[in-house]
Amino acid sequence: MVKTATALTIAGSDSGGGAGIQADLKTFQMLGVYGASAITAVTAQNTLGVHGIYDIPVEGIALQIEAVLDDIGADAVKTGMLSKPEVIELVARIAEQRGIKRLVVDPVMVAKGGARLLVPEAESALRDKLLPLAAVVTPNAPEAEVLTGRAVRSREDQRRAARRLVDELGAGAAVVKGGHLDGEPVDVLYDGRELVELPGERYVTRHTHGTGCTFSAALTAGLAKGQPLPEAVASAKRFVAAAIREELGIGGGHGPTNHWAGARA
Ligand SMILES: Nc1ncnc2c1ncn2[C@@H]1O[C@H](COP(=O)(O)OP(=O)(O)O)[C@@H](O)[C@H]1O
Ligand SMILES: Cc1ncc(COP(=O)(O)OP(=O)(O)O)c(N)n1
Repeated sequence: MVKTATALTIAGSDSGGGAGIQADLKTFQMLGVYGASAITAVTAQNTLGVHGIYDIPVEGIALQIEAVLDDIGADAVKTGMLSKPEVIELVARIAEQRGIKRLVVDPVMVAKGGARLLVPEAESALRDKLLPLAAVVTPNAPEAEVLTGRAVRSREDQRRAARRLVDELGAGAAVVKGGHLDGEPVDVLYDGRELVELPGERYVTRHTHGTGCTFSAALTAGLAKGQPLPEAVASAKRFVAAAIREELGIGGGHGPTNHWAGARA
């Protein structure tokens, strides 16, 4: 029997299916990785925005994570929407106790429509408790600004933020994504030794809901399959680019990306 790679996502549910747990599981599946999940919050969400957020009790989140790890295991783990400090502390505690090495932290803070998915009081917990345990952290430009306390408006700012996230804040590696900056969406990877820039073409589309979740899930899938970090990051970039390029046209607002197209890339 061939061993199937497994991945666990600890994140929020998006009823619209474009971001959060749903985007993560679709991406894992498309990349041949068995996906399991621990839901931190249920959002009532569609392509037009977030209409409600219902947090899962911390004990319920802990039980989900333990249930998955005790039986199925996880070759890699990723985090998405963690909502509040207690959830971040829980995930950090379990990651430490279990010695989780391939931990991808997508520091989700705000949804495209502006809804907060992480309370501001949780930002320091994310930076101080979870970041040092991350094999790789994947902020967009505004998230990198919050975590580093410095403006991220240019390629040079992306490079500086990536270095700070690793050298000063303790992440194993960082990918500072360029989707929110003007021009080509270049992502900057720093692994503590070298800076690598991943170029990309910008597609003009409103269907970009869940791009960050999809990118970090593809990266997690690559690590779960044993790919070295630079290769997993490059594959994730190809996956999300294709998923944005071949839009599905679903919903009246920011529609989901196309995970089938991602897999074909
Ligand atoms: N319009 C676009 N065209 C092509 N790639 C994009 C576009 N927008 C974002 N990306 C890519 O999608 C991924 C997610 O980026 P970003 O939008 O910065 O993150 P987030 O979804 O977390 O806000 C990155 O690899 C980024 O370069
Ligand atoms: C439940 C949930 N989790 C995360 C997000 C944000 O996802 P992201 O990939 O950053 O995409 P956008 O919100 O920017 O489209 C979410 N919306 N919901």
